[in-house]
Amino acid sequence: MSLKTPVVILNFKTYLESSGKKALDLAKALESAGEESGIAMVAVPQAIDVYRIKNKTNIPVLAQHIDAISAGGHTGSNLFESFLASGVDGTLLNHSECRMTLADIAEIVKKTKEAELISCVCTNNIETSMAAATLAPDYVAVEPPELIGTGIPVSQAEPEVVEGSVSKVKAINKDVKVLCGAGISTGDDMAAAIELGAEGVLLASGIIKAESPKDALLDLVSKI
Ligand SMILES: O=C[C@H](O)COP(=O)(O)O
Repeated sequence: MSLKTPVVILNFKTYLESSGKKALDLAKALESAGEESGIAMVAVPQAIDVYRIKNKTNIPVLAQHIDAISAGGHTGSNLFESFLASGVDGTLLNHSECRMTLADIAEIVKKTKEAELISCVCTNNIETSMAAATLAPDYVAVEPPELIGTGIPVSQAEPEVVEGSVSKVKAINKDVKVLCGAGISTGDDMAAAIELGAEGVLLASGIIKAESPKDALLDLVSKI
C-alpha cells in the first residue's frame, strides 16, 4: 500500500483526548478533513484502538510501534501477526518515545515489506535519517526530540535538519519519502515543510489538543 503525498500522519500517542472512544472521534475528524481537503490523512492510534478505527472509518491506520518478537512467551508485547489481523496498514518505528535497536527496526521493516504494509522510521537528525534510509522504509520522519510537544515547528526552527535529511536520504535511496515532525501545527508550518522538500508531516499535540481537531487539520493543509 502507498499513500498519496503530501501526507498528514497524526500520532495519537497516549493523550486522554485521543484514547478510547475519543480515538474514534479523532479518527472521524481525520477522515472528514481528508475528504474535504483531498489530502491523505493517516491515524496512528494506540494498539488497543487500531481494530475499532479500522472497522469504523475508511482512513489508513498505522501502529505506533510493533515489537520485534516471534510468537510465544512475550507478555505485554504486540506481535506483528496480530497487527496484520487487525487490518493495520503499516507502522511507525523508532519514535523518540519508543526507541528501538537498528536490528529490530530492520526486522520489522523487512516484515512490513513482505506483508506490503507501510513503514515509517522515526529519526532525530540528519545522520540517523541516513542510517534509516539504508533500510529502505517507505518513509523516514525526522523529528528533533527537543521540539516535540513544544509548538515550536521544526520546519521553521530547524529547517536545515529537514532540508539536510531530504537531500541525504534521497542520495541513499530516492524512493524513500521524508516527512518531518515536532511542533508542527499550522498551515504555515506545513507549507514550510513542503518547501524544504518534505513530502508530509508527522504531528500530534497541535491537532489532538485543538478545540476543533477537524478545523485544525483543515488549517494545517490550507496553504499547500
Ligand atoms: O509523533 C509526533 C511527534 O512526536 C510530534 O509531536 P508534536 O506534534 O506534539 O510535537
